[in-house]
Amino acid sequence: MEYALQVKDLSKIFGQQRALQQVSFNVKKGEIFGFLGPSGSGKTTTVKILTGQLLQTAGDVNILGKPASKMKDADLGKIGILTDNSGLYERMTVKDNLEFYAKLYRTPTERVEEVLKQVGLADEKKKQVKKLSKGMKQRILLARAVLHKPEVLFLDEPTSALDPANVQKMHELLLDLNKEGTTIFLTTHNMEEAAQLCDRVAFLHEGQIRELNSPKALQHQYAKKTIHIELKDGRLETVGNDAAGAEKIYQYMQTDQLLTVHSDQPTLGDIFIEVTGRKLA
Ligand SMILES: Nc1ncnc2c1ncn2[C@@H]1O[C@H](COP(=O)(O)OP(=O)(O)OP(=O)(O)O)[C@@H](O)[C@H]1O
Repeated sequence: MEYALQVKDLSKIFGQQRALQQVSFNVKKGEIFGFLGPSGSGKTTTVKILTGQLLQTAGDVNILGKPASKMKDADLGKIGILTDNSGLYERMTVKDNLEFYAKLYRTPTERVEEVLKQVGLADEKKKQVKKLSKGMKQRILLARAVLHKPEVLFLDEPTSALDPANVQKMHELLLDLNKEGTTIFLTTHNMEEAAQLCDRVAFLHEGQIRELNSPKALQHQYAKKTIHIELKDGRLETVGNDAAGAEKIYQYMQTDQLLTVHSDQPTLGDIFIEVTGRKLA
C-alpha cells in the first residue's frame, strides 16, 4: 500500500493546552480523506503540522515518505495548501495574482491559463480580485494551491464561507482534481460535505480520533436495527431488521397492504453525536 500521509502518535501541546493527543492515521495515495471535528478540536493544528508550518510535541508525521518537519523546497513543491488566510493581492488582477505565485513556485506562467479554465474563472482573469465574490475568491485560492500540480492537496475548511451553489462548484472541482490523481486531505465541520466527497473520514474530538472509516462503513456500523413500514390503510409500524421483521413485511406484501418501507440510516452527523456526545457546528 502506498501512503501519501502517515501519522503516528501525533501530539501537540501549547503551554497547558493539549491540542492533539496521540493521533494516528494513514492516508492512501489517491484518497480524499476527511478530518472532521468541531471548532477547537485540533483540525488546523493538524494541517499546520502536516504541512511543516508547525512542529509537533511528539509523534511521527511523514508526507510522501519523508518527515514533514524536514521538508525541503523540492518536497514542498509536491504539496498544495488552501487555508482561510488568503494572501491574495486584492488590487491586482486574478491573472497577475496567479502569475506572481507561478513565478514564486517556479511554474511556467502558461499554467495560469490552464488552472483559470479549470476553476471556471478564465473570463474573470482581468478583474481585480477585490471585485470578485467570495466563491470566486475561494476558487482563485484553489487555483493557486494547484498551480504547481501538487500530489497532495490540503484544504482547511474550503467551503465554510460559501453559499450552496459555490459549495457545489467547489466539490466538483475537488472531485475533478482527485480523478486526475491528487490526494486530498480536507478538514471540515460539514458532515454532508464529508459524506459526499470523502473516501474515508476521521472524527476528531478534543484532540483525539474517535472513529475512522468510510462514510458507508460508519453508516452500516451505526445503523439502527429497525425498519419503518407504512401500510395502505395509513398505519405505521416498526419492525426489527431481522428474520421476524422480514416475515412480517412479506405477509403485508402478500396481502397487498404494504405502501412504503424505510430503514433507519443514520447521517454522519448523527453518528458524530453518538460517538462524541456533541454536535459538530
Ligand atoms: N498558537 C496557539 N497557541 C495556543 N493554543 C492554540 C494555538 N493554536 C491552537 N491552539 C488551541 O489548540 C486547540 C485546537 O485548535 P485548532 O485551531 O487546531 O482547532 P480547529 O479544530 O481547527 O478549530 P476551528 O474549526 O475553530 O478552526 C484549541 O483549543 C486552540 O485554542
